[in-house]
Amino acid sequence: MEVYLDNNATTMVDPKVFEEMKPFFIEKYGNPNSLHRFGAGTHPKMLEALNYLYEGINAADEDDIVITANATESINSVIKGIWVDKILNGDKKHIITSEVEHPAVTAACKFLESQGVAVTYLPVNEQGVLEASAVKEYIKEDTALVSIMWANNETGKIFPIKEIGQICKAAGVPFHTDATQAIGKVKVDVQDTNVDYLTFSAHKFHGPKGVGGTYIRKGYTLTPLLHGGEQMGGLRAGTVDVASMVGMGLAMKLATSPIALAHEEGHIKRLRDKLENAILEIPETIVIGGKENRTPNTTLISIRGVEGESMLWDLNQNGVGASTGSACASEDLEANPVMNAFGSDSELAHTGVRLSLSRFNTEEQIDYAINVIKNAVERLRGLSSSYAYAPESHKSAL
Ligand SMILES: Cc1ncc(COP(=O)(O)O)c(CN[C@@H](CS)C(=O)O)c1O
Repeated sequence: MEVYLDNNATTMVDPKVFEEMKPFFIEKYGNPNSLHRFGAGTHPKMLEALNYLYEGINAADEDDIVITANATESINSVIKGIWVDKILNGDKKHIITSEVEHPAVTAACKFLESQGVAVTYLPVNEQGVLEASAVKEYIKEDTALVSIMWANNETGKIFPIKEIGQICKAAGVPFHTDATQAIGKVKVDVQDTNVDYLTFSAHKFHGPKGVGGTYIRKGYTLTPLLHGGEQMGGLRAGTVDVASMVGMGLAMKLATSPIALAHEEGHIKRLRDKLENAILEIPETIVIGGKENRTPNTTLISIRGVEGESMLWDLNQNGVGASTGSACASEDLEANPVMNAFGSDSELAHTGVRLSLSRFNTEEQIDYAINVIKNAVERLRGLSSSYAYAPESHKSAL
């Protein structure tokens, strides 16, 4: 049996989405910017997709949604656009973000630091969540942007976006949230949360890889990251990947409907809890950050005495796909930075296993995965020359 439990890394394209995309490769293949029928033939479905995207995050008609290649491009377009507009060509000097953002945010902020921008990386508490009050404490007259993720990709922890949005609005500071791990898992509403910029990737909610979006509230501008043609009203040059845009639109509609979100909170959460609680029956296992206030599909579990990479190999040999943390950090054997941010010691920061479910996982698959994981832990602990059962040490070290 094969069981895919790495949906926070990427998801399978929903077959309905795939069907929706097909005509735009060999039938409606015109360039949407061409005036002839071959180009104009793409417009109805592109407009429909755009409407689905607006509905999915409750964007107002007068707001903008720019189609990009992925969340990484969208995040860079916001952070570097603010840099150009508010810092290079304005009187601002400072950006606020958190210690547990995705590398797309952190690396873009590190680049700005190399250009002389002051960046505050707010710490998280032992539950891995940032206190909204910390944003208020660090906002200054010269703060150009606050960028805080909606949900963490490794722990699933949900951040206080509504409160942070209120603080930023009161201070007159633009607020960006990286909603890549929130869309399709929890309700994302830009009107209710005072978000000014929001970024996402279709392949996180059963759309195709290689397409994403940037939400820009009316009245907020961004100097484009990419210059060239007049696509997206000049906000993002380059011929639009029509098939992927159409796929992303339908994926957004399917993933954010009230029924879909209820299914996440009900069935998916129940399967995640079943998987998690079965693993926690194994001695010296801990949910990193605790169980509260998480996306319903994610668990990051530390299994003392079991190196994360060894665990992944064992799982993979038995048909189970998982990760030790974000896929983009999976190549290096560094300790998990998110676990480090929680203050876990270096030994434990190598023991995390991330399991992330989707609507395509079944109860039978979860039962199989539980069995495979329990057998892997027993085998790997038996092979370990350094592991000795010491239950008290595990709890205190996280
Ligand atoms: C919160 C968050 N923000 C941005 C990205 C980047 O998405 P792209 O489509 O790769 O550009 C991701 C993708 N995180 C994957 C791959 S590193 C993970 O395994 O956790 C994310 O989780």
